[in-house]
Amino acid sequence: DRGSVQNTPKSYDVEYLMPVSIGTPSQQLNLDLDTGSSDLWVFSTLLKESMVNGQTLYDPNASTTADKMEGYTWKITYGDQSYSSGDVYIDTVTIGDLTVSTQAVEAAKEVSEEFTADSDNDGLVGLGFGIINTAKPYKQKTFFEKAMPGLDSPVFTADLKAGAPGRYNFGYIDDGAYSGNITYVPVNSTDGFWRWVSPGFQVGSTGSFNSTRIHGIADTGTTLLLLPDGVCEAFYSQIASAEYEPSQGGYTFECDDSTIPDFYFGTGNGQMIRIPGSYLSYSKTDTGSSRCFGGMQSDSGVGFTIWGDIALKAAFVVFDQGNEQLGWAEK
Ligand SMILES: O=C(CCCl)NNC1=[NH+]CCN1
Repeated sequence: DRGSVQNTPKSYDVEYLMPVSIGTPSQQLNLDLDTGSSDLWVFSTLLKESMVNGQTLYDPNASTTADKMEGYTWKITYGDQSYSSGDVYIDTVTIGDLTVSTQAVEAAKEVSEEFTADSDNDGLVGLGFGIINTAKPYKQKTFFEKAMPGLDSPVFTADLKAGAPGRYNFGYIDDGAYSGNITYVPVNSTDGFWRWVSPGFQVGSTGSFNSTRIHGIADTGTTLLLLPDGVCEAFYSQIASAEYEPSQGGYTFECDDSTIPDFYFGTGNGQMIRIPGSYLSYSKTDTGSSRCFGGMQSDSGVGFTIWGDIALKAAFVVFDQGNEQLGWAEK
């Protein structure tokens, strides 16, 4: 079996949403596929009105296939301190023509203000490893873990694009979606993330390759590229107007600064992925400001390196859960 679904970026590529059908008759919600967490949770009719702001709500009572898991609850807090919590139902979930008939659907009873404010986002599909699912008394499998046994190949792929729709594929690799070869690197799933080691980085096409290993996670649910301080310093030292602005919470530079270099990260056996300098200017710091917030920021706040959407959209990425490895290709 296999599946394929389009993902659509929100403004500034802050997140990527995909249509998901839940229940019978099907209820379609727009969800954020998040490889940095492992709960599938949705805005629901169990929420207080004050926490809802335009989102589509899953109504388990309107689904003939919904079964409440009595006594089960869930509560999750993300790296950016946003959070949500609620009850657990079992229902049928379809993503891109791929159906899991008994998926744990976590219906929100409470969400933090970040989620309330994001009216386009109806919830998350966590595709990290099930070991960090937050359901109690027993943790639940992710959508991919439930689907995996029936798939042609135990992989899903992420093709995120800058300012344009891309695709998530399940169970197969679309050889037309990338160029050159896919370089595979081992994944350590002990802490539930897609954690891998980059052999190093290079700033600019003429820079030297810096063989300092970078341990981090591939996370579709994080917008920016969060790297060790030393790497950030090496990058921003090449941008004339760059400075670290604590008041803005990170590195900024003049938006019209033409010296923003490309950033290359190593994946293995000599391959590098090139992130165009244009991806590394994120957004104006304030309306009317001449300064822009950098797409690369320090990982010191979150405690480990996160290869977020800014890095992932420069590549075709294979999340190979069957072999616990990540595949990286240019495109
Ligand atoms: O929480 C994280 C970071 C994992 Cl260390 N990523 N996923 C996510 N989902 C919503 C905001 N961020």
